[in-house]
Amino acid sequence: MERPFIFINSAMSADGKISTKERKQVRISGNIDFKRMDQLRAGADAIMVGIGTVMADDPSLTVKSPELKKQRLEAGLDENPARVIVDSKARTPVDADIFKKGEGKRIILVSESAPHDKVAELKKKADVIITGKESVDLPAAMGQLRENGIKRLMVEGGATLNWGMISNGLVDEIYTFVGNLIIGGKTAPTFVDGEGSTEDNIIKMELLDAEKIEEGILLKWKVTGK
Ligand SMILES: NC(=O)c1ccc[n+]([C@@H]2O[C@H](COP(=O)([O-])OP(=O)(O)OC[C@H]3O[C@@H](n4cnc5c(N)ncnc54)[C@H](O)[C@@H]3O)[C@@H](O)[C@H]2O)c1
Ligand SMILES: Nc1nc(=O)c(N)c(NC[C@H](O)[C@H](O)[C@H](O)COP(=O)(O)O)[nH]1
Repeated sequence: MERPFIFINSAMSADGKISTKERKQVRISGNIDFKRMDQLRAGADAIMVGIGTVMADDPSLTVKSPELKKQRLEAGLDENPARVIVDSKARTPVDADIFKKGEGKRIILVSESAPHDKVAELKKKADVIITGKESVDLPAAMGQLRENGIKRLMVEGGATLNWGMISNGLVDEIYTFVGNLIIGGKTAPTFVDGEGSTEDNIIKMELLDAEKIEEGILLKWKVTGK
């Protein structure tokens, strides 16, 4: 099945963490990198995060720049890309910022194990796509997003979803901003958590670019596979 072009954009500490051991958000990007993220969002058809990120950060995933929103409206688009949550058990809070802030489509990906009453609640605020038995069937879900007209999908994490997407061969490019800080902590989320590879299925990449931005470095990778 056809799928969108999919890239991950994330920020991590110099020791590879994306938040603290309490899963508290850390401002890793500087202003210039946040502006770059905003431009990537504005150029995407959809932005996707896992439910763990929604529960930890309550992100709005909206485009911030008025100029970029204006350009989207002038191109006949919603001011914000579609916002997609990967949420097997339909745990997304109905008062989440993703529903409260900004215009645009919301899509919740749930699995067949999601409680029917929760799904019915979310259907009042979003389009709900049901795939997979216990957890969302990511390849099938990506095919359905493509059928919904999403050609360019930006994934913003978190750690577990990044593993789910990469290990299913669903990621074309990865942009990581490596910030000038150390978070540490054995249990702090890293850029990619999940089950992890064994020595014979390590995911290989090609370096596309490395650019110093303020006190950090932006690395751009093309995922070439196992
Ligand atoms: N620094 C950054 O750029 C950045 C970006 C996003 C999130 N974060 C941080 O990451 C943390 C959240 O990461 P996380 O790993 O806890 O949660 P996550 O956001 O990766 O969500 C994972 C959840 O998605 C759901 N899911 C459903 N189907 C799935 C599948 N097939 N594969 C994988 N997941 C599936 C599951 O419920 C799973 O627990 C937070 O602390 C947040 O602050 C940091
Ligand atoms: N690129 C990036 N740099 C960071 O320093 C950081 N902490 C995040 N974190 C991931 C996630 O993108 C944030 O939780 C949202 O960016 C919250 O902001 P919004 O309400 O979505 O604008 N992302």
